[in-house]
Amino acid sequence: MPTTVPAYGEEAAERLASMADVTAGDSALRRFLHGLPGVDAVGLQARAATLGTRSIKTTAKAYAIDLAISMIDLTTLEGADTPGKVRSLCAKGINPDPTDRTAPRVAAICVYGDMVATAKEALKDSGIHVAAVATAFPSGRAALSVKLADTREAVAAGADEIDMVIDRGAFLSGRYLEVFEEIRQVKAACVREDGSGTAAHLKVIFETGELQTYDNVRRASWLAMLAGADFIKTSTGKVAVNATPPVTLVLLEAVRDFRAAVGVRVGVKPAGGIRTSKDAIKYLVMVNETLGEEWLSPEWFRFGASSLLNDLLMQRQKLSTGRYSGPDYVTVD
Ligand SMILES: O=C[C@H](O)COP(=O)(O)O
Repeated sequence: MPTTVPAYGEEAAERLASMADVTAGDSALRRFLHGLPGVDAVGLQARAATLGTRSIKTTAKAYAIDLAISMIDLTTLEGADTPGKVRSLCAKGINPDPTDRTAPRVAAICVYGDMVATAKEALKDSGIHVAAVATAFPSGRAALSVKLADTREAVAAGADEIDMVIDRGAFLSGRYLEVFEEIRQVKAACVREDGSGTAAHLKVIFETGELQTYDNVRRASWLAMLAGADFIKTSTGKVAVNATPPVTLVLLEAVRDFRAAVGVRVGVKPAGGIRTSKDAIKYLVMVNETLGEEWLSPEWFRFGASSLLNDLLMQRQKLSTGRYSGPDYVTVD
């Protein structure tokens, strides 16, 4: 794993030595973000494709399947969500395979803010986190005061993690400082007001399918990390193009370079459209090759997914019994 990148050299690394300088004003931030090296799209896609063809041994496959389960943010983000549906999802997250108690638990249950209390109560002391989407998810179109209130309410209800969306309109118009400040303020709103001094972890969603270029995805990654994101996340799952291997690779490389330049470690969450064990394993290979084993844990890598768990459970059972179960083995969400 490379440890001494960034490829953009001494000059950018020096600028990063003082984060305050980089983010002191609109023009400084723009200069920095536009000074990042451009993404070679052909090379990126080739790297992502090559990593996707790596085969892994059966023993490694069993390990990878369990690791992937433990990294899932099991998600329901529908207008029709009910407390009952959220409770069943929590029960599934705690005990994914009722016929096999060795199946690991998921990392988090991801819901809209109004479902946080229900999820919190259902998960009790299972150790599974509650992640709430916030800041006018999925569009991100609301006044900042509304976004901050949305965040504070979810945190007060017990959310362990906040998944915020950036204002893509502001970003695409080049209003980077505005996006930066918004992330900073949402991060401040993640601090619990119970005197504990703790804060919900902040994941920043870019909606990469709307960002038009890989260069923009790289800029958004740096912008969010400079503003204090604990995780950077590809997508909401609500637009036509969600997580893809190349776009996730841009995030992973930005995290690698940010760590090398600034010394701060950030997690990555591809989300939306990841449905098969095969795809999940490709992502894990990519994480291992780009960031190394250190990132192969739910603390640093998550899958945002509503149906991936079912396929992982089917493949897990196939590996241990040699056959697939009937269609009623997994619950249909
Ligand atoms: O963050 C998670 C996504 O909303 C889930 O998307 P999915 O239903 O395509 O798995």
